[in-house]
Amino acid sequence: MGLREEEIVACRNDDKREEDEELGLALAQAQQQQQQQLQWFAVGVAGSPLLPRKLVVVGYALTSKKTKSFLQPKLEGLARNKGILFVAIDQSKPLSDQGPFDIVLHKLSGKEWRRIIEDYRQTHPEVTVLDPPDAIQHLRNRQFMLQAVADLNLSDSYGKVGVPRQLVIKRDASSIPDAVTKAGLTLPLVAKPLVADGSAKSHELSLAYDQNSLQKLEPPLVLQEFVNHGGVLFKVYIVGEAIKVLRRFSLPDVSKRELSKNAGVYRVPRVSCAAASADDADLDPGIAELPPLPLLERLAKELRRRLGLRLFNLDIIREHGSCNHFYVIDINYFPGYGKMPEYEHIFTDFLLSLVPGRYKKRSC
Ligand SMILES: Nc1ncnc2c1ncn2[C@@H]1O[C@H](COP(=O)(O)OP(=O)(O)OP(=O)(O)O)[C@@H](O)[C@H]1O
Ligand SMILES: O=P(O)(O)O[C@H]1[C@H](OP(=O)(O)O)[C@@H](OP(=O)(O)O)[C@@H](O)[C@@H](O)[C@@H]1OP(=O)(O)O
Ligand SMILES: [Mg+2]
Ligand SMILES: [Mg+2]
Repeated sequence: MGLREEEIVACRNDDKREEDEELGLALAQAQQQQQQQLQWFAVGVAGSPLLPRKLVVVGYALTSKKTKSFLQPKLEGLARNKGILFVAIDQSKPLSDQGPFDIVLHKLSGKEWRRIIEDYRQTHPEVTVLDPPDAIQHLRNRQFMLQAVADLNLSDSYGKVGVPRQLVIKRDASSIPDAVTKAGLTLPLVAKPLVADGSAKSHELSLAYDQNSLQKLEPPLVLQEFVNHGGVLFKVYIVGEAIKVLRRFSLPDVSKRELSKNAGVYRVPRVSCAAASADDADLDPGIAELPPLPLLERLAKELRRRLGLRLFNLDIIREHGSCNHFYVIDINYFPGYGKMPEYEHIFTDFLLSLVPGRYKKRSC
């Protein structure tokens, strides 16, 4: 390890005999060493000598909120130890002038960013861009978001996975009651903004209890049948091949009696923001038991392929009283991984898996 600049200065104060020229030389050497460490660092592999290994450079383009929640010190620290360096992408400069990157992580909205990142993907096939902008865009419209799950029609001995019945209303709120009757949807209905672009508005959901109140809703939106699920939701986080499931509190069931008593439209509080883990609560096992892992593994594997994404999560609910009949109600690109215990291990392993063959024998 080379001396750091302050250490060299400290040496100078301690030992007055040191010549200024010598100090300058040492400083230059230390700086050169530091620069080299940016490219290569040595790692000890059990039972083998230290091998030089090239750093994996990950460029990231994230909002400041996301940077704070994702790039926590524990992730950066572990990444550094594993030879991964996170570098912020400067959006005011051309992407090609930055890096070179091995991997680019991004979650930004807007047409211009989509164009930039797609261009970069085309011109830099050697870089893994997580994930393709078109695949991310697909999730930003609730009309199409769950289509892959519906097409999959997954059902095996572990359970069944579907999506709630839904209807898209593009305009004209006065037509909603008729459209709902025609489609045969059952009340209550969850009204979700059609576009899920990450804006606060795109997370403003309401619950409509009666036919008449449906006219109060503001299109464009998706109307989804509300599925009673005992107030517990499963967040299934996917990072490449890895899966982690967390239990969260969700909306309580709506009984037939309540439905007939409480006509109106009610705002739904945001579950992700509350982030109330239901892990330690004393819950009915029929409600709280995690979905069977083999079922989730099959679902995740298929969705990775069908959606063309490696970083996403699924909100899954179990129909109350059913025997493992699940519904996927939401899919989010690059969700809040910071809430996932051990995410730093899962994420760094995933990043390393994208750049195989990084161990190299020293040639001299
Ligand atoms: N069809 C449904 N049946 C029952 N509950 C639902 C349904 N759809 C949504 N919910 C409830 O409303 C919450 C918010 O819905 P959804 O996850 O679709 O919104 P979102 O704004 O995309 O959420 P996120 O913050 O996870 O992106 C869910 O977590 C769940 O508690
Ligand atoms: O910020 P949080 O940690 O709550 O993460 C949420 C994330 O916000 P962020 O991407 O701005 O961080 C949301 O993204 P947008 O839909 O708003 O784009 C969405 O993915 C939520 O589902 C995530 O919550 P989770 O599903 O993990 O509970
Ligand atoms: Mg959700
Ligand atoms: Mg969502």
